[in-house]
Amino acid sequence: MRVDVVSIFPEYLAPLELSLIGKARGLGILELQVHDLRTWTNDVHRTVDDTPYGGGPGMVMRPEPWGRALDQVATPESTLIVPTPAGEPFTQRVAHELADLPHLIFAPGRYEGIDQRVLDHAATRMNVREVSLGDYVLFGGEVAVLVIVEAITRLLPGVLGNADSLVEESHTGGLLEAPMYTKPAVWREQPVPEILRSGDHGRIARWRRAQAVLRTAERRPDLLAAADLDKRDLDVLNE
Ligand SMILES: Oc1ccccc1-c1ccno1
Repeated sequence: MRVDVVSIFPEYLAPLELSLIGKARGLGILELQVHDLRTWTNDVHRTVDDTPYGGGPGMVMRPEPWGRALDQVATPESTLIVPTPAGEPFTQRVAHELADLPHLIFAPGRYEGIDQRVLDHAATRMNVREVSLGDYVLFGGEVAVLVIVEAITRLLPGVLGNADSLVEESHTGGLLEAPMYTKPAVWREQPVPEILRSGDHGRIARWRRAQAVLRTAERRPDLLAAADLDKRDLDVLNE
């Protein structure tokens, strides 16, 4: 997968050189380049924003630099990802969808956002997806890019050493993951649930599934409707 990020704060994306994302880049699983939007300005002040038509507070990112940036970076197989509070919810399902694509271009906006014509023009030549991390407002989209790139990269084949890690995690199968424990067996007078030390893998799997169902029902009942619950799950909920 190739990823390009265009930002007025390219240094914000430095963490993409670290940890597993850095490993994925080193292994050639992920090709990633960060660009400074001001590269595509053509005035002495390297202007990227201006006041909004129609009035209102703040500034809007001008279309010209973005247009020239996308002209250079985009290919026919590109998908433009625009983090925005007004976007579709970014979920694990969306992460899987994006992880299957060949080329992502991220356009993290600042100020009051990017001139809408940038997105509308891009949509005439590539897929455009506006995505939101949640119902809150950030200073800009760079933090969202870090989150989205990490969520996608860990899904790429070869990045996680143990593919099983992808099986039991939260939101796999639509449920939150069960509580996890490690040594010591007792910590501050709190024992690890006995079943997890029984060695009975069938019982352990059933216990974890039950815990996932109960935790999801308690914290995210909205997920239950789409979860693939079986009779045993329903019995757990009705206990
Ligand atoms: O609040 C934002 C500002 C700029 C770009 C994205 C966001 C955002 C907020 C929630 N998800 O994305």
